[in-house]
Amino acid sequence: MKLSVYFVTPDGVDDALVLAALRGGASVVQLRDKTASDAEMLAQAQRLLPHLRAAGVPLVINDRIEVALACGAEGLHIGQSDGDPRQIRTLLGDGPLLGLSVETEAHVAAVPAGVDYLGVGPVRATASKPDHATPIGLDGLARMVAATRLPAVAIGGVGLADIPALKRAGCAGLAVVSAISAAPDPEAAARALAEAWRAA
Ligand SMILES: Cc1ncc(COP(=O)(O)OP(=O)(O)O)c(N)n1
Ligand SMILES: Cc1nc(C(=O)O)sc1CCOP(=O)(O)O
Ligand SMILES: [Mg+2]
Repeated sequence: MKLSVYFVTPDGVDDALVLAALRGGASVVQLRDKTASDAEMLAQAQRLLPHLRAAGVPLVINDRIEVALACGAEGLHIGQSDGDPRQIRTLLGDGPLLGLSVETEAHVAAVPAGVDYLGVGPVRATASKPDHATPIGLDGLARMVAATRLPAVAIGGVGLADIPALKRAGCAGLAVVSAISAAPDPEAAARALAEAWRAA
């Protein structure tokens, strides 16, 4: 999976925003909407999947294994409070990717087999996740990425200007909500991230 520009949707996301990110070159889309019902998220995933598949971009579902299984998503992303990754891997089966959030070096050391990639953060405080953990900064990020063999994406208050530092830290990509969703032109913002990642 190409994790370079990993778009995590904001609450209340509409299809047009995801399609704009896709046109711009997002390499992964995570459907994360804490306000949607399971049925609403499933319907949205089913509408988006043909577009994402045509572009070769995997769809990851945030938190909700039933939705991920029902729509046949390429992946599920869970956090430290979302259950035991080993049990979730068993329920998910071998096919879909499983992403896990890590917020401390102890979390990295405890990642079990069956996890495919890590979301490492928050790098900085962010309004996109009001209940975020203590920010780790770029130094903490680099230490955590160095401590794992799994591909890792940086998340939390990261954007275009961070790309050279994230690459130096060994990240496989950056995961963003607001750098795309709050941009005046989300497609252009996604394109700028994708181009900067390639160039760095
Ligand atoms: C790529 C990526 N990394 C981290 C997170 C955060 O997941 P989690 O800790 O489960 O928090 P919520 O997203 O559920 O609020 C993520 N979603 N994606
Ligand atoms: C969904 C999420 N998870 C985080 C974590 O640290 O685990 S931070 C975050 C939100 C990231 O939004 P933005 O790119 O707007 O800062
Ligand atoms: Mg979660």
